[in-house]
Formats: sequence, C-alpha cells, structure tokens
Amino acid sequence: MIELEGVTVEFDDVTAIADVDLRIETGEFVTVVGPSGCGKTTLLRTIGGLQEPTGGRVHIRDRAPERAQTAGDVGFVFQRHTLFPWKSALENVTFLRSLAGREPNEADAQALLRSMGLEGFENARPDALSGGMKQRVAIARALHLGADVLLMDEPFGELDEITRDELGVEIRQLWRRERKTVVFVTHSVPEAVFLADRCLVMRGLPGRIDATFDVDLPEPRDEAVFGTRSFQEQVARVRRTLHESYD
Ligand SMILES: Nc1ncnc2c1ncn2[C@@H]1O[C@H](COP(=O)(O)OP(=O)(O)OP(=O)(O)O)[C@@H](O)[C@H]1O
Repeated sequence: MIELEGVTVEFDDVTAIADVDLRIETGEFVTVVGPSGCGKTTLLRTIGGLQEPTGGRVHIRDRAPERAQTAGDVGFVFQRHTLFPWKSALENVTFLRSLAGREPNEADAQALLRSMGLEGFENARPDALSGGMKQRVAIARALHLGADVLLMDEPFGELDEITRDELGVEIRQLWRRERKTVVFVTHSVPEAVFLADRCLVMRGLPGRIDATFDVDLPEPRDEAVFGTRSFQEQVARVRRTLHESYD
C-alpha cells in the first residue's frame, strides 16, 4: 500500500504540490490527469523517492520511498525511454535488475520481451527500435526488476495514437496478469479512464487532488471499449471536471 499524508513539495518560489493525502491499495491501477504544470510529475517523483517532500510523509508498504526504490521495489517508466543506447534490448532489461543487486534471469527477460511483442528484437540496440518498441523494452525492464510498484510518467506521450491505444490495451492486460500497483500520469483523458481502477484529477498550482473517479468498465478491456457509451460517458465526466478546474 502507498500512503501520502499531507505531502507538500516546495521549490524555490513554487509550491508544486500542497498537502496531498492519498492512499493507493496494493494491486490498484491509479491514473493521474491534470493541466500542464499542476504537479503530476512532482507527485509521482515524490511517491518514488526521487523527490523529497518538504512537508508530510510518504510510505510504500511502511517504508520510506527511497528505501523501497533502492531495494528495487519501485520501477519507473518515463516519457523518454532512458535505455542504454549501447546495450541490446535484452541487456537493457537484465542490466537494471543486476544494478538492484538481484540475479538477472535471461529466460525470464526473454519471455517478457516476447510477451511485449518483441520476439526477434532481443539483440537490437535502441536506435534500431521504433518509439513504441523502446517503451515496450522500458516496461519489460521495470517488470524484470521485480518491482511491485510501477510509476509511469506519460510513458506513451511521444507515440502515435494507434500505438498508444495498443499499448494501453497491453498494459491493462499485463496488469491483470501481474497485479502490480501502478500509478500512471497522462495528459490523455481517454487513456486515463481506459487504464484506471481509479482516476485522479489534479489542479494547480499548488497541485492538489481535485476529484477522484472510480472507473467502471468491463474486463478484459480491449479496443472495443473505446466505442462504448459507458466509456464515453466516463471520459466526458472526467473532462468536465478538468475544464471546471480551469475556470
Ligand atoms: N526541480 C524543480 N525546480 C523548480 N521548480 C520545479 C521543479 N520541478 C517542477 N517544478 C515546478 O513545479 C510545478 C509542477 O511541475 P510538474 O512537472 O510536477 O507538473 P506536471 O503537471 O507534471 O507538468 P506537465 O504536465 O507539463 O509535465 C511547475 O510550476 C514546475 O515549474
């Protein structure tokens, strides 16, 4: 379980997030939407121990996030893939696990790459992969790390819409298999609704959680969901709240 109590992050002249209380259950998929600059990335980095709060407390399963992170229990996937350019896809997947002091398992890494649709690309360097493929490698890497918590910051932000939809379907299926705790930041309201058990709408500045939506969609979620009335209504509801935040 992830718990934030009264978390505030102040930079020199900006309060990026203020007094945020949040509880995320183990195995829950939470998405975060909000206007640009409202503190989404800061919230995610604070949960992951990359940013120290100036007030309040964060716990991941009763531990400080820095400790969870250095133990390899938190995996990050960023908008830019951050793969090592000189390493193959497979080496990129195994390397991070060895950095965390865990024994990499090549067969497991290969199986993950296969499950992400990358069979035959194990030896390819990132330069030879498309944007979507690189993000698939980055996701496989976070999973191979063995992290229970996945923090994803606009991971599909630079991808075309079709790849984005495909990866959304894959991520949700993967989550159903693995039941990781996922916090996923996005600018896309349909993506936020499609992926989530719970969608948080932030408003800034200072950033705070303005509204929470429990998403109700049939499983397994696939492309057919996009055309359903229920999906569209839930997207419209979140959009309305977002627009109200601007007023
Ligand atoms: N390291 C930093 N130093 C100073 N100010 C920062 C730093 N990181 C973030 N900020 C400021 O904190 C505020 C929130 O930024 P943050 O990146 O968390 O927002 P965001 O919602 O993720 O934005 P976007 O959607 O554009 O990525 C912004 O005003 C930003 O300029």
